[in-house]
Amino acid sequence: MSFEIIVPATSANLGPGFDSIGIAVSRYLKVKVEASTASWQVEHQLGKDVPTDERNLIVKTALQIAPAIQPHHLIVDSEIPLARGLGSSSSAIIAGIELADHLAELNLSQLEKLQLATKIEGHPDNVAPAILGDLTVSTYTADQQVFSIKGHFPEMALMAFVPPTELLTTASRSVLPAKLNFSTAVKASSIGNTLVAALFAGDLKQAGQLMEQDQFHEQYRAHLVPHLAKLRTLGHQAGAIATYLSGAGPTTMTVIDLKSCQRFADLVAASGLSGELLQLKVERQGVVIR
Ligand SMILES: Nc1ncnc2c1ncn2[C@@H]1O[C@H](COP(=O)(O)OP(=O)(O)O)[C@@H](O)[C@H]1O
Ligand SMILES: N[C@@H](CCOP(=O)(O)O)C(=O)O
Repeated sequence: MSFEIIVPATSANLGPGFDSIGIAVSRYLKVKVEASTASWQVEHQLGKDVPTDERNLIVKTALQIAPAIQPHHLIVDSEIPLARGLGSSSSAIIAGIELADHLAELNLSQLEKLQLATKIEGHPDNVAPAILGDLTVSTYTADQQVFSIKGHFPEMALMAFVPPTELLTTASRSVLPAKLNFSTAVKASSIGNTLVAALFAGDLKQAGQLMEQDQFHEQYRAHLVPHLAKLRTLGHQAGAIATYLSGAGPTTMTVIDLKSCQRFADLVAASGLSGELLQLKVERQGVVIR
């Protein structure tokens, strides 16, 4: 019996929520699980660098969890651009966990899936909203336990500016400092804490101001994503509540009222920046199986 796994894209950090806050957004990875075969076959349009056999991240993840599952023919249809900061690897990992769960009849709970996914991805900010949907605030403790709380992100448009070039998360993490001094860490975490409080209180005005005051990562990545400062200025001109670096970049996310989207799009078009502007919304639901 064939089935389909549908996983949303995700946008992590929201500024100061580094490795912790994330939202699910309206782009999807769809994996159709067809007949069993002699060896794994993954049909996709993602380019020659993405394997079509058991080395594919979806299959590799599934085999890590359930090594004895029978190979199948998978048809992958992805709307999530690779290595752009919209959580493509997390979506592939979640698809792999669902694949293992169904083929091996593991009956994993959401918390067990989140635990496995975080261990594989290394941080929970993308995998949590990909599983739970909407807004999530999570942490991965030193003893490898995940805690995650789901909230409601306000009904705003999300304008993702996706540059044409890839930026691997590993490359974008390699420019981050190994340590922060105590007073910077205190300031940075107080900004993140207050952002979470503002989001859960539905105070968009304060949330927007705090989203633009990250002190954990954006300044260290600025040279990799020079368009961020420009898009933030254009966002202010269009009346956006905030623009932040989506995940590890290079995509930037502008949180804006629906009625101001066209003005923002016109400003971006006139700016000469090269990239695609996607109008997204928050996806309230996490991964689904059909
Ligand atoms: N659908 C997929 N199937 C297989 N591998 C994938 C898929 N999506 C992403 N990947 C792998 O994840 C890599 C991108 O991961 P990463 O650098 O973390 O960027 P992103 O911000 O998109 O998650 C791709 O280069 C590819 O190796
Ligand atoms: N917190 C991580 C998030 C990476 O997200 P991705 O969508 O770029 O994979 C980071 O900022 O490195």
